[in-house]
Formats: sequence, structure tokens, C-alpha cells
Amino acid sequence: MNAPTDTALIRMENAQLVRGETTVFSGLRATVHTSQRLAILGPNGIGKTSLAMVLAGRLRLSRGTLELLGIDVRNTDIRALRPKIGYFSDELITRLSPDMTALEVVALGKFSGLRSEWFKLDDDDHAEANHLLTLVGLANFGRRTLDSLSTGQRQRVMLARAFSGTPRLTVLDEPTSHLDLVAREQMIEALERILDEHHQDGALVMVAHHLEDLPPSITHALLMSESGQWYGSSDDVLTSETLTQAFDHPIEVHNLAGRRIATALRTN
Ligand SMILES: Nc1ncnc2c1ncn2[C@@H]1O[C@H](COP(=O)(O)OP(=O)(O)OP(=O)(O)O)[C@@H](O)[C@H]1O
Repeated sequence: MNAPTDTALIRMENAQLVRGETTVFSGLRATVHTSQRLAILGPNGIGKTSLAMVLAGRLRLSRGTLELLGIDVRNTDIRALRPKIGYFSDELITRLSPDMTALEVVALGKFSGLRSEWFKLDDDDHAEANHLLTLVGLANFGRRTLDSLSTGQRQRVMLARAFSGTPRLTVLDEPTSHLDLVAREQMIEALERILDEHHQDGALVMVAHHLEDLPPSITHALLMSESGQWYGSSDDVLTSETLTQAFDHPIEVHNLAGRRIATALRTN
């Protein structure tokens, strides 16, 4: 049975995170319901990756309230939440053994698993992993080891992994970084295919550096900056005016075939 559309999978109020001596962010809020897709953007170092880790149950807030999948994380062992939240990050790739096969990497996603010998995969796990590899355009790559894949192929394997087990919430931290123009497009197409065919009711959070990295189906945006934060529908937040304020630099946003493109203007 499908979850009701008003189910909040993320409810965050007045969130503050301190890491070491640094207050990374404070006063953040966001609510993400079933079927909503939230983009997180902002300048380098503003705390996007840290926030993605918080929303994926990898890091605890220092202050404020956070419910993930309807659970108040303050009184919860967040490690128990991790297998229920799909996650993509560069750091995760480095923790996987290079001799794991693409099929193992994807199938273990549903357990948040890093090593195949720790888990027993059944036929259903393999079937779902094969289906996800097909959706990301890697149908014949299941037996290939991670170290035999190109960067773009490896990132699509990790994308497939983030949706293994059909999590209700998936957090992607810059899935298009390090990719050339064509590989980036393949990644966005793969993401759209998964969202259409495997994740219609699920919620998505995606950190991106560029508007061009976002799939057209993004519904909401959180723009972080030194001068303030903007949170709302993507049409309201991802405008020339707000981006100009957030980056403290003139920026123009254009629409091209349903995708947004942002250009930082020269000031001299
Ligand atoms: N493990 C850590 N310990 C202490 N401070 C950290 C740690 N990781 C990150 N930081 C600090 O937190 C701040 C935010 O970093 P974060 O990587 O979340 O930003 P970001 O917006 O994702 O950056 P970028 O756009 O460059 O990827 C930075 O000042 C960074 O130095």
C-alpha cells in the first residue's frame, strides 16, 4: 500500500551543527514529504555535505529537532536508521573494497553493507540489484569489479545502490561531481529513470553545486549561504535574485528544455 502523500519523511527545525571548532550551520529548517524532491545548494564550504550526512543519519545535529522517517532522532540509535535511508557520497565509494562486483555493491545497499561476506544475499536481492543496474544503463556490468569501471560507470553503480531496498528516503551528495558533460547527462537520465520506475513514492534529497546537475523533477530547494537561507518550492528559490544574494555575486538563471542553467556574470 502506498504511504499517504502528507507523510513527512524529514522534519527539521532550527537545526544547528557544530563540527570541531566550527559552527557549520544554524537555524535551518526543512520538511520533506513523500514524493517530494529537495535540492540543497550553496557556496563551497557552507555545509551541504554535512547537512546531507545529518539527513542520511550519518551525523547528529548539535541542536534543534530532526525527525527522519517519522522518528525523532534525538532518542534513537541513528545507525539503525541507516539501512532505511539510501545514501550516495564520494566518501562511501572509498570505503568499499575495489574487488567487489557491481551486483554486490548495489545489492548490499539495502543493508547499508560494506562487505559481501557479512551479509547473505538471496535471489530477490540479486533480482532487484540487476533491475537497478539495468535502470542506470549497466545491465551487463553486474559481474564487473568496482576497480574495472570508469568513474562515470562507478558513480552510476553507486546511484543504483542508493535505491536498493526501495528506501522511502534517499540522500544523494553530489552524484554528478567528477563527471564529464556526457557522463553527467547519463547520470541525470539514470536518476530520472529510477525516480520514475523505482521510487515514485519515495522522497529525494540531492546536494548539487550547479543547477544543471538537478533533474527537472526537483520540487523544492534549500539554498544555504553566509547571508541567509532560502527554503521553498524550487520555482521560488532557484531564481536569479536569490542565487545572486546567496553567492553575493550577480547570477542569471535560465530555463532550457525544462532544466535550469545558472551563469555567474562577470563584474568588470
Ligand atoms: N570532520 C570535520 N571536522 C570539522 N569540521 C569539518 C569536518 N568536515 C567538514 N568540516 C567543516 O564544515 C564546514 C562545511 O563543510 P562541508 O563539506 O559540509 O561543506 P560543503 O558545502 O559541502 O562544501 P563543498 O561545496 O566544498 O563540498 C567547512 O568549514 C568544513 O571545514
